[in-house]
Amino acid sequence: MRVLIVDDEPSIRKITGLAVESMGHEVVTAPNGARALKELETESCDACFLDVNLGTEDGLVVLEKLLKAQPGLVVIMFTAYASIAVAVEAMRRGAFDFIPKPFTPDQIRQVLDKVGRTRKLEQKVKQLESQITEETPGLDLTSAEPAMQKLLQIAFKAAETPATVLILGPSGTGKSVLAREVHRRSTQKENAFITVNCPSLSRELLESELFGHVKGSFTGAVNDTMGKVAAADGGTLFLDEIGELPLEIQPKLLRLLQEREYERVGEPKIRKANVRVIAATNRNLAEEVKAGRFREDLYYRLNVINVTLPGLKDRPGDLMRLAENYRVFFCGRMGKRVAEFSPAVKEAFVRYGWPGNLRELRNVIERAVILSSGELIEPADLPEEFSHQADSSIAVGARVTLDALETEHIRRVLASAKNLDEAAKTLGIDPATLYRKRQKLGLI
Ligand SMILES: Nc1ncnc2c1ncn2[C@@H]1O[C@H](COP(=O)(O)OP(=O)(O)OP(=O)(O)O)[C@@H](O)[C@H]1O
Repeated sequence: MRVLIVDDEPSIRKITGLAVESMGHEVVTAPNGARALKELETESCDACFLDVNLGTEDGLVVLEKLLKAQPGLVVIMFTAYASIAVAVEAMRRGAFDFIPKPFTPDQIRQVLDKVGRTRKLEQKVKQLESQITEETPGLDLTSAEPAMQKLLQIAFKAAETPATVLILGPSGTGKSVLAREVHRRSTQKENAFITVNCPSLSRELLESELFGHVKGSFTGAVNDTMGKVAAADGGTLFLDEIGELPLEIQPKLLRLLQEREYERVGEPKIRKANVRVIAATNRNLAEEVKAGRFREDLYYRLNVINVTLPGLKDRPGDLMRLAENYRVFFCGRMGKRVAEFSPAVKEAFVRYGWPGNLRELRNVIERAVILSSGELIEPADLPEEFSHQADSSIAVGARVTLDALETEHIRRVLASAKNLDEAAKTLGIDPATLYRKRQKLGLI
């Protein structure tokens, strides 16, 4: 940890500094509030020891300034026995703990251990929270396909370095899952893995979500926030759907990648963050650059190591193993005993194009396990797309009616989309229209 010691007495700074350094931490010291703030400006700290009586300055006022400069900073107050009431007040204002003077190195060790434990717990909670929302059945990051094996090897090798990794591939191929695995195999695996979903917010909100903002910087900014870059400091920042990052934010991300610097919205102060960036997209970024929607310099900066996940239809050697894993998982979750896929289902799986890739496979099997009434999963337990798949004659340019083409196109887009809204967006129609068309065309 980087630890800041703020005390007007040189001897206290020295003794505390020696104790903290002997515990393997980095030390910076400051004799007053102004110098302490300067230190935080240069680089953020993990913890700070602050004297309540800083000569002519009030330690409580300095405490507030430090917390404003770095929200969430862990501050431990040094206090004389006589000023315990002040220490209690400091805790009320956001201090983490206090140590009465005179103190022993052991007290410093104990409090720093407590800071370390709290940080670990906070990060663990964050990680677990995002894992729960994913609800992932046993992930299988192996492959029988040589191309996929090679790609996984590259990704896992890159994981051990701080290199930026760009994960490309169609929707549902497992880009987010691979990003998390790269983090899990990295040296910063104990620290946070923070995801930012680039298209989910307006430009203003996305900028604030990434870099944080100060109170009053825009309508609705009622508090100071740190942003996800700060939350990922020391860990990994996963930028999902990077191809949709608005052009206005792109230079700010480039600066973070190149200089490790950023500014919160509404605050012209340079902050530092040491984050490992992983980005993913299902767009062709090189095409986006050509079309002027993505900055070339950012593209090259992100594209240090890139891997392209193949669609499920290009992984025939993995298909049935993945399907089996899902079957076992969903049977367990639903307390059902569905022993196997029937031969006809296996055949249908191999023939099918899987436009929605692993996501679609998961959904198809979850549904089939729910619907199956015997020991086998039968073709009747599969969605309608599977009975239509033989109809490959419906293609653009084929001698078919516009209606047939429309039905087939909507069916395929629905099968590969996460939800109705996403499908409507792809089709360029509003969700209510898609809902009506789906009913009219019997695509439920
Ligand atoms: N290796 C794997 N083993 C089992 N399931 C997986 C694996 N990789 C991904 N999945 C499952 O496939 C689904 C899609 O994965 P993920 O969200 O990572 O894909 P994606 O490529 O990021 O999709 P999108 O581009 O739409 O965001 C999830 O339900 C995930 O649990």
